[in-house]
Amino acid sequence: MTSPTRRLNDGRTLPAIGLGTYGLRGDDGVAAVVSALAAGYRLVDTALNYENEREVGEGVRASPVDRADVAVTTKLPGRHHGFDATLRSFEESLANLGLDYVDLYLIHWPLPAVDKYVDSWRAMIRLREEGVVRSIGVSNFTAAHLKRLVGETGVIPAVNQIELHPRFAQRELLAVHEKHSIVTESWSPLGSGVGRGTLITAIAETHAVTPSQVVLRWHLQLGAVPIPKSADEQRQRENLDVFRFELSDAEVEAISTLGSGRLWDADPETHEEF
Ligand SMILES: NC(=O)C1=CN([C@@H]2O[C@H](COP(=O)(O)OP(=O)(O)OC[C@H]3O[C@@H](n4cnc5c(N)ncnc54)[C@H](OP(=O)(O)O)[C@@H]3O)[C@@H](O)[C@H]2O)C=CC1
Ligand SMILES: O=C(O)C(=O)[C@@H](O)[C@H](O)C(=O)CO
Repeated sequence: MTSPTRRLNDGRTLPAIGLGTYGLRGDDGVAAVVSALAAGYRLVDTALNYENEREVGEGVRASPVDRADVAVTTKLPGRHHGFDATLRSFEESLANLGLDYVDLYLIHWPLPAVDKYVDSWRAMIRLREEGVVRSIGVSNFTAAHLKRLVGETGVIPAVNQIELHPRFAQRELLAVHEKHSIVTESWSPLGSGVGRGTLITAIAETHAVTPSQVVLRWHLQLGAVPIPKSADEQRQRENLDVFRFELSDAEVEAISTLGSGRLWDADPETHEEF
């Protein structure tokens, strides 16, 4: 099956689930993108810093799926913040991908200490106006960073890609996203094996699905777009097969209150990404 879509605040749409690609490199990386598209994924997430844009672009071009039907996302790295540097970085990403446009371009981290994310955002608005980027968004932005972007440019990001998994449910930020019609994308959606805990295993047994499927279904019912990474064709298919069962409100709530915090302490206020 092909994944359903969510509506963005810029009038475009985004598939409801995507393939994360961090660590997918070389021929195996290309093959993983091709197998995901064959399975029905229509959203692929990369970044200049993953050093696999070439593999992602090659996978998209090698797949029999029409390029126009695939939402390719990439991200601006910290060392390229600033107006002109962002425009140059985008050219580099486009050349790596071997594509003539990108569907979604994100600022990877806000880097508040560098204080150039508003300049980068203005460059991204320019790229969208030029048509080489279809939708623009951010990643790892807090409510305060979002407020500043909108206050200074009047342009609301279509997406904020954030750490979101059962250990870190981010309720306050999700409420801010809802208020501004910003679609939440969830990174590390499987929460590093959190699905193997007792509660989620029990819920999985109730629905005759796997713990990973329960966790991904939880994201969907929160209104978020999870981007699970898998190099394995079978697990890619498993992760996409989450549209034929529904969690109860009580199950969603129980998973949301598991808690315990961030996976690797990457606080957007202080995280220094190069
Ligand atoms: N914006 C940002 O700052 C960040 C963005 N990201 C993005 O989010 C994506 C996803 O996050 P990531 O950190 O990769 O973590 P995920 O939550 O996607 O987990 C990936 C791990 O889970 C395994 N896995 C996948 N599916 C299953 C399954 N059904 N059952 C058991 N194990 C499974 C994978 O192994 P295997 O491959 O062997 O299946 C891999 O080890 C990244 O790839 C990247 O695109 C990630 C971190 C930060
Ligand atoms: O997006 C990812 O997968 C990351 O790990 C990023 O957080 C990024 O590559 C980074 O911050 C490295 O320090």
